[in-house]
Amino acid sequence: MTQPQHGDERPGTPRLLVAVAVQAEAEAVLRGLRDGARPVPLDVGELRRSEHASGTEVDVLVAGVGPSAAAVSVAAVLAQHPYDLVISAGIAGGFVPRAPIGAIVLAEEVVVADLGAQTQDGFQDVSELGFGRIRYTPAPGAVRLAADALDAATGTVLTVSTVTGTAERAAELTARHPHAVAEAMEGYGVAQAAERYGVPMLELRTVSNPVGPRDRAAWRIGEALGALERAFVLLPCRELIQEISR
Ligand SMILES: O=C(O)c1cccc(C(=O)CC[C@H]2O[C@@H](n3cnc4c(=O)[nH]cnc43)[C@H](O)[C@@H]2O)c1
Repeated sequence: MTQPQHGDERPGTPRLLVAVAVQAEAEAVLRGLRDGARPVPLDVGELRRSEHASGTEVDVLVAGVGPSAAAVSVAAVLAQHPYDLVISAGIAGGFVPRAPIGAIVLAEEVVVADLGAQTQDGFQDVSELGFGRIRYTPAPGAVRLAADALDAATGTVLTVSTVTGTAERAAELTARHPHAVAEAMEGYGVAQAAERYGVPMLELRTVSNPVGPRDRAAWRIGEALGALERAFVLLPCRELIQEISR
């Protein structure tokens, strides 16, 4: 698909879109970039434009919570602006022991975990029902490059519309998705939008809480946001875009 040209982008400069759910995550990402983010107005809302130390232009979008908010917000931006890579980023629940609090996680697969039907024989996802797809697979070379640079755990990152709140649900998810390292609420929507516009996508998460019995007071959001900031300091953005464009 031909990339849209907006006119404000610097020709030849690698360009990255980072989609987060909430403002606090955007601030953490921006702290990991160079100072001086400037607003870029959109038809609805705005982007914050900054630069990574590698010389990559980075736009940060607060895309909202959940896969549908993320998909419509990201699609609206991709319709207006050209990018080399989209990253779905933010905090997440981690499957212990693979992804403890503070860990950085890179998705080898982005899988929607609760899109399907509850049947007499248990849950059937839309691919089993024959009318959809549950999985996006980011470029393995780029995942490896980023994971090595960040010392990140890799595996399946689930997209859920309901945060897991019981040990039984956590066990159900790990039985169905044995490579699950984390769950969050936006990756699948970002992946759908990115694929529609022909832009490669990664999902990068930092763990704020274990997936399991609900204990909101135990969420370590500050720790996870600190890890998110560090991840964007260390992320080899330019190399990643080169790897992904090969
Ligand atoms: O209250 C705050 O200060 C605050 C700061 C930053 C982020 C938040 C959120 O609530 C973000 C919601 C966002 O987090 C993801 N998330 C985090 N843990 C889980 C989980 O266990 N299961 C599913 N999603 C999780 C998710 O992507 C939400 O959009 C609050």
